[in-house]
Amino acid sequence: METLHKGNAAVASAAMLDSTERRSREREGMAYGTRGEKCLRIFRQHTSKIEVPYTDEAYDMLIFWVCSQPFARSARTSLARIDLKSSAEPGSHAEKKALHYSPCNSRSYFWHKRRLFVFDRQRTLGEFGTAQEQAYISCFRRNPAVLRDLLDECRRYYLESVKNKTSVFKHQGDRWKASKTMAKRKMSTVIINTKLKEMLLSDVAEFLDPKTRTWYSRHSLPYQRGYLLHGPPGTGKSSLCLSIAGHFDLDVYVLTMSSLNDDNLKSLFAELPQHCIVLLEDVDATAVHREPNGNANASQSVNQNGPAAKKVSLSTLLNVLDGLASSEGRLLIMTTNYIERLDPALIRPGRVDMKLELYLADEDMINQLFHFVYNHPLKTNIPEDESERILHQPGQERVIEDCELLRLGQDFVAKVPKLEFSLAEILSFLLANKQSPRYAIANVVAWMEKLREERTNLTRTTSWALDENDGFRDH
Ligand SMILES: Nc1ncnc2c1ncn2[C@@H]1O[C@H](COP(=O)(O)OP(=O)(O)OP(=O)(O)O)[C@@H](O)[C@H]1O
Repeated sequence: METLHKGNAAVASAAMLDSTERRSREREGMAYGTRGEKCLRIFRQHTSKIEVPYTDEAYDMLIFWVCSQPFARSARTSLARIDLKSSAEPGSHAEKKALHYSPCNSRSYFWHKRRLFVFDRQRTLGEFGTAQEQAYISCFRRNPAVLRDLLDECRRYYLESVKNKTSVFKHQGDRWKASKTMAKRKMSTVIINTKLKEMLLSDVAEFLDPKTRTWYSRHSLPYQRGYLLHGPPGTGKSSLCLSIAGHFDLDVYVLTMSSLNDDNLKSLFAELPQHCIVLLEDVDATAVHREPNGNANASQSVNQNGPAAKKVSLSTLLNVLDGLASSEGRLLIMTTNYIERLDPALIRPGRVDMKLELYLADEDMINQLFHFVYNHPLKTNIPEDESERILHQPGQERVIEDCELLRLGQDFVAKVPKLEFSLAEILSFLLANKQSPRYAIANVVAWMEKLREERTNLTRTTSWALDENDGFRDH
C-alpha cells in the first residue's frame, strides 16, 4: 500500500516532466533535476508497459476502448476524424459527418478500477507522407498482469461492438488493417440455386469442423480450402462471399493484387489469422499471368490498364495458395466474370476445391427477388385451390393481400425472360418501384427495352474502343 502511494506520487511528479522537454534535455545532455530524475527512476523500476502495434487489430481494440473513457474526452491533444461509424439517422443534418476525437500525440494518465494507468499514443509522418502510429499502455505495477487484464477488457469491449457484424480487412503495405465493419449479411438474402447454396454451406461447415482440422493435421495436409465463384456481373458473387462470412462468423481479408508485390503477398498470407476468408475479387482482371514462353515466374500483373509494372509473380501466388506461408484454416474465395481467362494452374484442384457458377436470373430467382422486395414470405408451394379457398375467407384481408401478391409475382415472372438479366439489374428495377408491385409490373417491359438498348450501345462503344486499341498495338 505504501509502495503504491509512493509510486503514485512518483507518477504524478514524472507526469510533470513533459515528454518533449525530457527528450530535448536528453539531446542536450543535460541532467534532470535531482528530484525529477529520482522520480523517473522509481517510475521505470515499478512500472510495466505493453506496446500495441498500429498494424495489429489489438490497436483498434485499445483505441476503441480508450475513446469510450472519460479521460479521452478531456485529452488536450486529439486527432479529429469524421466518424464513419456514426449511427446518425439518415437525413438528420445535424449529425451528418459527425466528428470523432481520439487522444493523440500525448500522454494521458487515468484511473481505472482504482489503478493508475498511462496511455501514450504517438503519430508521425513516415515515408511518402503516410501516417505511422504507435501506442503504449503502462501502469504502476511490476506485474504486467494488470495491463493484460486491461487489454483483455478492451478486447471484450471491442468484440461486443462487432458482434453480429462482419469485419473487412484491407492491406496497407504488407500489413492488414481493419477497414470497416458491416452488419452480417444473412444467407437468405442471397438468391442462388438452392442446391448450390446447400452444397456450399455444408462444404464450408465440414471444413470448419474441428474434426476436419485434426484430420488434415494427421494427414500432414495444409488445412485450407479454396472456392471459385464465377458468372456474369451482378449475379451475387461478392454478396455470397459476405453472407458466408456472416453465416460462419468469419472476417474477410480482401486482397487487391494490383497494389502488391511478391514480398507483400507472402507477408500478408503469413499474417492471416486462423479461420478467415481471403477474398480475391475479379481475379481475371488482377491475377498474374505467365509469360508467353510459359514461365510462371514472370513478375508481371495484368490489370484493366493492360500489362503493368512488375508486381506479383504467378509462382509466388501459387506458392502462397499452396499454403507454404499461409495460416491454418483459411478459406480462399476467388471471384471472376471470365473463368476462361484464368491460368489453369491457378484453379487446379487443391488450390480451388470447388467451382460454383452463378447464373443470370431464372424464373425461381425472379420470383424470389420479387417477394424479397415486397416483403412477402414465399408461399409458392401452396396449391392453387388452397390459395383460392384462403382468398375467399371472410375477414382475412391480410391473407387476401398476400395471395394477391403471389399472383402479382407470377405476373412479373411471366413478363421477365429467364436467364437474360442479372439479379443486380432486376433488384435495382424493383427497388426503384418498391412502393408498388403493380407499378413494377406495368413498367417492366419498357424497362427491359431500355436496358437492351443500352447494352447494344455499350457493345458498339466497347468494340469501337477495342478496334482503336488493336490498331494502336499493331503500330
Ligand atoms: N444472387 C443475388 N441475391 C441477392 N442479391 C443479389 C444477387 N446478385 C446480385 N445481387 C445484388 O446486386 C448487387 C451486386 O451484387 P454482387 O456485387 O454480389 O454481384 P457480383 O456477382 O459480385 O458482381 P461483379 O461480378 O460485378 O463483382 C448487390 O447489391 C446485391 O445485393
